[in-house]
Order: sequence, then structure tokens, then C-alpha cells
Amino acid sequence: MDQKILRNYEIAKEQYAEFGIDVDQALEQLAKIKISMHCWQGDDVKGFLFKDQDLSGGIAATGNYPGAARTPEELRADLDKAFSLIPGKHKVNLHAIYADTDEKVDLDKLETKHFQKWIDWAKANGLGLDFNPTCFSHEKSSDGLTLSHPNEEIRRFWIDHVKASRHISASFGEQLGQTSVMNVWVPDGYKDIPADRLGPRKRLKESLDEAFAEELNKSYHLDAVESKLFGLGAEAYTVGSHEFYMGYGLQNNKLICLDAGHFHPTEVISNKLSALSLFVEGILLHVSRPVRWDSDHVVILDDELLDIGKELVRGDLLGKTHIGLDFFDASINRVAAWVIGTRNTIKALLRAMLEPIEALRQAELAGDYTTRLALTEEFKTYPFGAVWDYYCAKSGVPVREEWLAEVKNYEQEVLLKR
Ligand SMILES: C[C@H](O)[C@H](O)[C@@H](O)C(=O)CO
Ligand SMILES: [Mn+2]
Repeated sequence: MDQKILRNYEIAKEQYAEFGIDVDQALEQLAKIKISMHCWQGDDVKGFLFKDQDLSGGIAATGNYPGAARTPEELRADLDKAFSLIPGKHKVNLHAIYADTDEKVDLDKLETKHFQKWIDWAKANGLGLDFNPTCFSHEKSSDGLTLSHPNEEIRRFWIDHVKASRHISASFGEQLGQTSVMNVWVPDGYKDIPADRLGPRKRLKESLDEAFAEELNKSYHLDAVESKLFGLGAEAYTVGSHEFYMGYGLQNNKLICLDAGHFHPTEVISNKLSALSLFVEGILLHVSRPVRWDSDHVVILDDELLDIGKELVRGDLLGKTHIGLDFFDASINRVAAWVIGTRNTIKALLRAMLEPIEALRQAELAGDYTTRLALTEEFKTYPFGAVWDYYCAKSGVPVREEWLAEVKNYEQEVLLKR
């Protein structure tokens, strides 16, 4: 390892030790945390099953940066590149439309065999897999309704898709020896004020009950449900609102998924974690960055990301929280987008682990809010960067912005030739 990186690390370690912070132990803990990197940043949420379908469901990937993956092989190569620039061993989050098959198969008939190449690749690379039924970008969701649809036949199709997805997810878990989290998000909602808000929610509840009816081994597979405030074209009413899924998750022991972009603009998910953790079986995060709306910008090391890290660490919530990413920016290099967002998420966790949590707690309990504020502010300039650099070097990935040259080279050699 570069001697300067090591020297800086030793100095930083001493400084943190003065507050009883064991940096080596923090790095050990950090190395165990898996981030679920979402495949859909690699191709603007197109997938491979229905090439001619436009992205729908009230979400949008804007931009036309060259080099998007066009095949499962290209997507896996891009993911390999991204993972080579990110410290730690992680997971990949797949959507059903990313099936790797030459068969013409519809969503309700998907089976594990359509994802076997993904499983084999994940196994060969020591990665885990997570899964999502894709309840959008399909002719049967063209009016923006799926599991809550008034038409029984359409509901049946989507229920069968969720059922099929759960089996695939459980196979991921079984074959890879690590739990697969399957997240259900449906876009269902109305552009304008509904006459009936209750009916669609009753139908969504019944559909979910049926789709989740079969007991599956929880060490292989966990169900999660994701709420939303509004989507493009569903501005007035979303069936699966936060209250809906909080109720559903609590009543049915499902993980509750909090997407950072799915709440009112000043509402933050960091402030929900401690409260939810007291009642839920588990939490799934969709770490994202809303800019004015659920824009799914690449995650930066902003206050909210740092606060999410703090809440997870201070509340000891890492054991019951699954951390997934959810952004899709087509205006920049897509491999870089993954690397930036994932490295930032790991950085936020490390920053949180290097805080003088005990001293802050004691000050708070003693009513010494002056010390609480003073320490919080002073720690913002503690040598966190030296620890991060050491962690990257030790993990065999580029230190600081060195990764960018690798992405630029990959762009020249691979992405621009597509
Ligand atoms: C593609 C994802 O499933 C999707 O982004 C969903 O998680 C969501 O957040 C929709 O706004
Ligand atoms: Mn999401």
C-alpha cells in the first residue's frame, strides 16, 4: 500500500481513538455491509424482455448518454466494471424484465431458469441477488393500474407475476446462500381526483394477500412493499401510499421499503427509521435523490445520505435494514453513476461509524446541548477522508478519483463501441 495513505491513516486513527472510536473495528463492520446495486441504472430501466416497450409507470430516465447496455452480457460486464471500483462485496438488484432468455415469455410465466445465467454469474463473483416483479412498462399496465385494476383478468395477470417472482427470488436465495429481498412496487394511481379512494386500496390489499399467500423460507426470500406519494400521470392519487403499505407491512410481517424520493419534498426517510424500527420485521431502503420530484438523481454525499447513515449506525439498525439503491440517470456515464452512488452510500456509513456517538449521547442526556452541537460540528472536519482512502486501498479498489480514469478508459474501449 502507498506509504502516504498508510501514514495518513495512522494519524487519523489516533485522532479518532482520543474519543474512543476504534477505526479498525469500524472498517471490519463496514466490510460486512452489502449494498444492493440496482441493475436498472445500466440501461435506463429498459430491460430485455420487451424491447419495444417504453418505460412507463410514472417514472422517467432522462438523458441520452451513449453506451447503455443492450444485452444481459453487456449489463453484467458494466456491473463487473463498477464493482471493481467499489470496496466490499455486494448484491445486484434485478427487475423481472431483466430475464436472460431467448424464449418469448410473459411476466406471469417467468421461472428461475430465465435467470439462471444471472445466478451463475453472481455465484462466480461472490455476489448476492435481490429481485423485483416489474409491474410497469407492459401492455397490461398501459392505463397505469396493475394489482388494483378493476378488471379481474388484469389483476390475475399481475398476481401471477408476483407469485412467479417470489419463486425466482427464493431460488436466488437458495442457490446463492444469502437471502434475496423481493420488493413489490406498483405504479397504480390516478392523474385526477378519484371518485373512490377505498376501492382500489381494497383490491390492492386482496391482490397482495393472494400473491403472498404461499409461505416461503425466510432465510432465502423476504417480501418488501414500497409506497409512493405520486408519479408522473398519477399526481392526484396513489393506491399504494405510505399509510397503506405501513399498515400492510405491519399486519403481514413484510419489510417496509422507504424510497428517499417517495415523500413530500421536505420529508426525509432518515427521520422515519427509528420509529419504524420499533414495529417492523425489517426495512428496505431505496437510497435515491429527489430533486424537486422523484427524479431519481444519482446519490451524492448530502445531508440526507449522511443522516441515513447516522440513523442506521446510531440506532444499531444495520441488522434489520437492507440497503438498496434506486436512481437512474441517463445523462452521464452509467458505470460512473453506479460507482458514485454506491461509494457515497458506503462513505455515509463509514462517516457515521466514526462519530463520537457516546460523547454525543452523554452530552444530550446531561442536557448539555452546547457540547452536542460543538462536537457534531468539529467532527465534520476530522480526517474521515484518510480512513476512506485506506479502506479503498486495503480493499484493492482505486483511491479517491483514480477510479474515474478507469471508467473513462472503459468508455473509450467498450461503451462508445456499442
Ligand atoms: C425501477 C424501480 O423498481 C422503481 O424505481 C421503484 O422502486 C420506484 O421507486 C418507483 O418510483
Ligand atoms: Mn424505489
